[in-house]
Parts: sequence; C-alpha cells; structure tokens
Amino acid sequence: MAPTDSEFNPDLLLAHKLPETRFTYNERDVAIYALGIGACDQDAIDSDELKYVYHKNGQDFIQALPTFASLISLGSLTKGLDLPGFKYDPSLLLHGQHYIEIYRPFPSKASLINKVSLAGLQDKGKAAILEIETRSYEQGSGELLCMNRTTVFLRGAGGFSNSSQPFSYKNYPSNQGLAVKIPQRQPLTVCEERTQQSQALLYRLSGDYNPLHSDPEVAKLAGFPRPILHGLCTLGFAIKAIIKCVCKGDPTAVKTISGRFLATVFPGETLITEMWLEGLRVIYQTKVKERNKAVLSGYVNIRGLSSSL
Ligand SMILES: CCCCCCC/C=C/C(=O)SCCNC(=O)CCNC(=O)[C@H](O)C(C)(C)COP(=O)(O)OP(=O)(O)OC[C@H]1O[C@@H](n2cnc3c(N)ncnc32)[C@H](O)[C@@H]1OP(=O)(O)O
Repeated sequence: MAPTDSEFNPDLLLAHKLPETRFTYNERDVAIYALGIGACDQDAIDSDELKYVYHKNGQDFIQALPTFASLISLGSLTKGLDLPGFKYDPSLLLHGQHYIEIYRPFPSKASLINKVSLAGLQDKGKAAILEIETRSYEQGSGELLCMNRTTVFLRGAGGFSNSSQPFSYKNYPSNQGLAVKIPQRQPLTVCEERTQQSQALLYRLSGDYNPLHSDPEVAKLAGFPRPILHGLCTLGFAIKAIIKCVCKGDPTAVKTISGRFLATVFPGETLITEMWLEGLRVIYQTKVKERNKAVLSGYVNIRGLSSSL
C-alpha cells in the first residue's frame, strides 16, 4: 500500500529539491538589523558600533555585521517548509542551532540567489531535529558569499521512525558539530548588555515575523508565559560582543559562527557573554543575568588576531 501524506517517507523527503530563493537588501536593511541586535542601544555614539548604523566619519558604506548573513537564509524559511514525506507542527518549532560560514565580507547592499537543501533530519523521540542549508550567491558575479545551516528543534514531531533504529541523516562533516566544551578557567573577557522590552518587536522588522516573538496569545499556545526573543537576535548580541571585545571592532575578522540555543530568552533580560580564546577560535557562552541561566553557547573562528591580546 502506498504511504499516505502524513506518513514518514524518507525516499520522498531526501529526493525533494527545495526551490531557489532570492534576497535583495540595502543599507537600510543592514542598519535596521544592527539596531535590532542592540547596536548603539546603550550609547548612541559608541565608537565601535556607530559604523553599523550610520556613515561614521563620512565612511562610504554602512558596515554589515557578519550575523547579517543569518537573515539571508531566513527569508525562505520563517513560514516553515512544506516537506513531502515529513509532517510537523510549525507552531511548536524552536530554533535549536545556527552555523554560518562567511567567504567574503558582506557588501552593504546586494542581490543574492539562495540554493536551499535539506542537510539533516533526526528522530529524537520527543522531537525531530531538522537542518536546512542555504548557500547564498551574489547575483551577477555568481560568487559564493556565505553558507547558513539552520537547525530547528521540532517539539512533538519525533517518533516517526523505527524506535529501535531512529532515523538519522546528516550530509555534512561531523567536525562541524556545534556542541562546545566550556573551559573551566576564567574567561578572557566578559561583555554585559541589556536587551530592551521591545527588542523582539524591533528585531522582527528584519524579516522574521513569527508571532511567537510578538503575540502573547501565540506565545502561550506554544508553551511560553510571554513572547520570546528570536534565537538569531541573541546570537547577534553575542557575536557583536565578540567583535567588540576580541576582534577590536573589526567585523570582517569573523570567518565562521556557531551557536546552540540552550534556553529561551525573554525581551528585557540582560545578556552576559563570556569569551575564551583557543588559538584562532573564540569559545563563548551567553547567560541571562537575572536568572543566571546559560542560553547560548558556541564558537567563532577568526581570521587573525593582533599580538596585543
Ligand atoms: C524550517 C524553519 C526555519 C525556522 C526559522 C527560525 C525560527 C526561529 C525561531 C526562534 O527563534 S525560537 C527562539 C530561539 N530558540 C530557543 O529559545 C530554544 C532554546 N532551547 C531550548 O528551549 C531547549 O534547548 C530545547 C530546544 C527545547 C531542547 O531542550 P530539551 O530539554 O527538550 O532537550 P534534551 O532532552 O536536552 O535533548 C534532546 C535531544 O535533542 C538534542 N538537543 C537538545 N537541545 C538542542 C538544540 N538546542 N539544538 C539541537 N539539538 C538539541 C540533544 O542533544 C538530545 O539529543 P541526543 O543527545 O539524545 O541525541
């Protein structure tokens, strides 16, 4: 008998080709994104951050933060994905992990073509873990600008495969795993930043309009007391802190970014990011100060460091 629409069908799923998408942005988008992750929020003349939102000292271009890459992939994903052979409830979806490779610094405006593919699916019993890879090419030159791998944790969508041999598919190298071991020693440096009560309302204007981050009723139905902060907003705060504290304010120093969202953040909470240097890798962990709770951890690979660190 042929499987019905609601049944798991790995052959159908793995053979499915996701459509190419397009993403065009300009300097206004770059600046709105930076404001959404707290640039100049604590100090409107912050000499490290003004360049992300304004033509500081007459600079020609507003400078894009490396985490702007995460927006490029999201355009095609935030409404959820229709995947033949696999069903899930998009209202129970949580962002679990995010991985970015940046191949060259971001222009402050561009038109891009996204090639999207399924990178992984795992049955974890109580949940399914779905991974989508997006490679973004500059229209015209065809140059590859960045790659995003979005991992989503689909609550309630597990248990779809044989429980003695749960389904597990990954098409990328295991050394790109995102779990990090937090060093036991004191961090090299620590950065504290308060998010605003309106943080998610501002961040959503960059393109992730999921009402989980803005609508109290939708948040309650998803199991939260109030709207939660976008995972990529928290990631943006953490990486901006690393650029300021370790990369001496140079956003082009960042090559690779990884992050695992460990717990939910509520807008208005204070983020404390601890950073450790291991060669050309910064290991980091972000905690919510008010609850002393780790909410994000990961690493950033950087291109080089000045010897004064
Ligand atoms: C296609 C759609 C694209 C979507 C676009 C993006 C939409 C954006 C949404 C958001 O921004 S949501 C807000 C940001 N995210 C969060 O706030 C999530 C924070 N994290 C959590 O709440 C929890 O970590 C969790 C994800 C609910 C998991 O916790 P839980 O206690 O249920 O898991 P465990 O029992 O510890 O582990 C089970 C299993 O899953 C693996 N795992 C655990 N956490 C993660 C994770 N964050 N990412 C990926 N995988 C995770 C864990 O290793 C276990 O596997 P095994 O070890 O058993 O193999």
